[in-house]
Amino acid sequence: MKDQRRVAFIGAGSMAESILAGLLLHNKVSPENIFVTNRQDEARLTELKEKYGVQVDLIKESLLAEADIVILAMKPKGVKEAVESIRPFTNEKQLFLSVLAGITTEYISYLLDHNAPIIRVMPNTSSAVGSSATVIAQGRTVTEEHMDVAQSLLEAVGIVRRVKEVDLDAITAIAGSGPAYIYYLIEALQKSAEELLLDRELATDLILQMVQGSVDLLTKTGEDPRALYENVISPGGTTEAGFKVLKESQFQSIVIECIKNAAIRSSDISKQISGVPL
Ligand SMILES: NC(=O)C1=CN([C@@H]2O[C@H](COP(=O)(O)OP(=O)(O)OC[C@H]3O[C@@H](n4cnc5c(N)ncnc54)[C@H](OP(=O)(O)O)[C@@H]3O)[C@@H](O)[C@H]2O)C=CC1
Ligand SMILES: O=C(O)[C@@H]1CCC=N1
Repeated sequence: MKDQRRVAFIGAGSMAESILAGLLLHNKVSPENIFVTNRQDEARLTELKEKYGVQVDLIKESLLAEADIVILAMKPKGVKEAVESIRPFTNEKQLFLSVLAGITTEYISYLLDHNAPIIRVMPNTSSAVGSSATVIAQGRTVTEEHMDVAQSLLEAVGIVRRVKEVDLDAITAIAGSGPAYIYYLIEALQKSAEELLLDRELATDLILQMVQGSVDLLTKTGEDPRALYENVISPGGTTEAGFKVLKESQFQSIVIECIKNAAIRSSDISKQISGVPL
């Protein structure tokens, strides 16, 4: 069902675009009920207006006056300046969603200086095609009804799970940053195909279907990844030869380190910017 609430995006970057594109693609919110602002980049606002028919304005007052739901989508380091610039035009009836990595709901409450409900959200860029793996975590004054509103809205851009805010650093590392690591792996597969002199287009078709098919098999069988990779490895065969290299270079330990480092960064952002770790 279409949501009649008016949604204001504070920040007009890649994450704001991914979410608004998903909301429009799934007909969840009408373009006339989506408002977008940023700090200064008018050309970017015009681009979004032309591409999606959404309402844009550099002036925060009128934009905020219209909004039922406010989505904070600037970089974490810009949160203080951004919230201070909108604070006079906000009120406790508005529902705030923050997609900012590492920024706690407590800190946003402190910046707003009132008790509006704030839900911390961690989506990913697959929102643009309705395939995000999104989590939502309840801030201090958030009710079940607010969570239902957020869940229903965000389900237009993918699956939504409710979590505790304390788990956000880890989830950000896996589900928020994760797509970048998967694309990096896919790029490595493309480079291998190139070195083996395969046609790039053919290789890309096969790689994407291989990745998609692997996910499908995991999902449809409910099997453990280990059982499925063991099915692929024939003794003395090709996969085993490839696996030897992955094991020798401790591929899994590297991935675990990568995710832990991203999670540490999320927690460091909390400490550096808000000085209030959760
Ligand atoms: N990219 C991703 O995959 C994901 C990102 N996130 C989170 O989403 C947030 C945005 O990331 P992303 O979209 O990649 O960043 P971008 O740099 O692409 O966009 C940031 C936007 O914020 C705007 N902005 C900066 N300062 C202000 C301000 N004071 N008032 C209003 N708007 C402002 C910028 O406008 P201007 O250009 O005019 O300065 C720009 O439009 C981050 O906090 C990130 O942690 C969460 C999940 C995934
Ligand atoms: O890199 C970042 O900080 C953001 C948060 C998750 C994905 N991108």
